Amino acid sequence: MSSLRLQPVSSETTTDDAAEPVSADDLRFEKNIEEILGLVGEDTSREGLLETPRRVRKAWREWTEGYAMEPNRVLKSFVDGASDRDEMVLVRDIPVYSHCEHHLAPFFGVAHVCYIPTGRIVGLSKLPRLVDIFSRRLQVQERLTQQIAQALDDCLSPQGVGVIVQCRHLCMESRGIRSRKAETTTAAYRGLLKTDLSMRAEFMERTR
Ligand SMILES: Nc1nc2c(ncn2[C@@H]2O[C@H](COP(=O)(O)OP(=O)(O)OP(=O)(O)O)[C@@H](O)[C@H]2O)c(=O)[nH]1
Ligand SMILES: [Zn+2]
Repeated sequence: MSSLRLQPVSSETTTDDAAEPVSADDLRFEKNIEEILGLVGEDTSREGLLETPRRVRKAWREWTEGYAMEPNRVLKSFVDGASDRDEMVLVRDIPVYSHCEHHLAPFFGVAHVCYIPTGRIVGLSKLPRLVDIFSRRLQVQERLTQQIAQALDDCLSPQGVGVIVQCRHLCMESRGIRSRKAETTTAAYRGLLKTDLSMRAEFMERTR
């Protein structure tokens, strides 16, 4: 398989020391990490680095597991007659951990996600799950923000959706421009949150 994306464990697997199934792609991934370690000037036989390719492979599996997740399988909605008013449901300060697609550097912060139901609501935990699905991929913050809003709009057909994401990008802080602690804010709106400025103001007020 030539795709660089870590594949789910395939049938052609062997087993490593920790009795964990390891596919041919896993081994290829680890070999590449070992090569990078050598290229940055490290001694790859150094004891502290022996397990590093395996650890990095497992870490990247977690950091990219969003590719295998479907928003509409997570966002199971249910009818709630009382939720038909113009009441905003808001979950704020949802942790975001993602990686920028330009440098593979972490960016992290919070997301505030709100929607105005049209009779159907979702379990509150599904909103952080939705954020996770799109964060655990290679991203730019703008697309992450839009994808969260669009998925909520598609799955729930609510009266409105608002998403604000605030993140620090390590590619901007630890290298390049070295802009320490610069924070980037992005927003995406659908329905009433786009057209009704008082509704949007309420959302922004409640995320402050
Ligand atoms: N719009 C956007 N840009 C991002 C994001 N994450 C990283 N970047 C930017 O991606 C850009 C890549 O620019 P390039 O000029 O191709 O790469 P570079 O030479 O490494 O850029 P510098 O970081 O300026 O050194 C940089 O300006 C980063 O700040 C993001 O989420 N959204
Ligand atoms: Zn970057």
